[in-house]
Amino acid sequence: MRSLKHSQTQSIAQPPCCFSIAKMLVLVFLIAIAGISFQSVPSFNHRPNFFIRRFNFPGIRAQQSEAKPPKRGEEADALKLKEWVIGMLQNEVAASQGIRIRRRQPTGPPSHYVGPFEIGLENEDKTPRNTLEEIIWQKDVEVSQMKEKKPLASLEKFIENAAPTRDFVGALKAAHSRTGLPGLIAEVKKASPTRGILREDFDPVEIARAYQKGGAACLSVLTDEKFFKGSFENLEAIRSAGVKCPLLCKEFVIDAWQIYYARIKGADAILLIAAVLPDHEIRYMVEICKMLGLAALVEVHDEREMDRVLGIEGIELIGINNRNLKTFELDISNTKKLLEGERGEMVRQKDIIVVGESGLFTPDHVAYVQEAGVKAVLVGESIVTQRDLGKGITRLFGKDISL
Ligand SMILES: O=C(O)c1ccccc1NCC(=O)[C@H](O)[C@H](O)COP(=O)(O)O
Repeated sequence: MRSLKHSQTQSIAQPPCCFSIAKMLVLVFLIAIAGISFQSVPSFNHRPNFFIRRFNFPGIRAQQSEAKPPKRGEEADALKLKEWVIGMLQNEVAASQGIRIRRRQPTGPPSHYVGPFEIGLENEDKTPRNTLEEIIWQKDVEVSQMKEKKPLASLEKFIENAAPTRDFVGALKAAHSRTGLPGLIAEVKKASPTRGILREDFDPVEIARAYQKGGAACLSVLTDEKFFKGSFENLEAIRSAGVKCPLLCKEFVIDAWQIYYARIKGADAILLIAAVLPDHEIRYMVEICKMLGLAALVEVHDEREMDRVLGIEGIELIGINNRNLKTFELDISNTKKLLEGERGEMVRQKDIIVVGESGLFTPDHVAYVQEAGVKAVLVGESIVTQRDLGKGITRLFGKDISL
């Protein structure tokens, strides 16, 4: 019995063209027997090993099956198989773009009977590699539950009646011209996985009002509950309270459904993370944002993500995150590094607004990222932890920006 050892690390580094011939042949075989219909299967991203019993294929674990193929649940089995094949293809595409975050936690080994063959999936690496991957796996579970409760079709009537969105990019540009400083996106952030609770007396509406009064151009509202203690209720409450600043829904988007939901809950902009989403999904989601009147803040962490995003048409806002996704260390020189040379030139040519994100605590930090080329900053911890939020903003910029 031989098993196909499919190392995550190796395959992540390989482009799709490096699929071994054996794997490709098996994939073609599986696609044929599963009768793939790409449109009918939801997005699914995991990278299991696989085995086929009663089928001797080089590099694949093969075994004579004693049991008779069950008749019950064949459709469900076929669907799982289709999902897996699609997930594998999606992973290959994502891996070819350097994306290491797997979209979904690998699950148990479903088996599938096709005629005399028993085909099973076998997963090895079920532990998240880092906090972002853990967040994404959790999000995958949450989103599928929410989609079941509120299918996309049921959101459409709310979208038709939703109030118009406010101009997020325009507000940042206006603040920049008014103050000569980067426009502030102030984050309504109760907690984070790295720092725990940041503010005990957390009243999202009061915080939002204080930020607006203190001169924030826009607000960022964390909606993730498990890791950031945020919520869509916070977003909705801030919007309903008459706060004028345009609102960024700070979510971990893995499914277009979340964009529709954010729009209904009062968002004017939404975050798309390039470390999670391959190019085609960013393109698709940016189009959906445009259709819904939302701005898309596309976040990058390194040169590769920056190059990918600069290659996508129609992007108006790029966020450079100074937080290392693996170590969570903050290094504001990341913003400078990603805006040097040709990249900075492209940003200027395309008239993209760059937002410096994370780890900004002092006027020197703000001046440093402004010098690097940002026209906006996204700040959470350094202001949300201050007792007087307005003074916190003044301290961050070294002057009162509300005037
Ligand atoms: O804030 C975190 O610890 C964090 C951990 C894992 C993924 C994302 C995380 N933060 C999201 C953000 O982008 C920040 O909340 C935002 O940039 C503000 O950062 P800061 O000013 O450092 O609070």
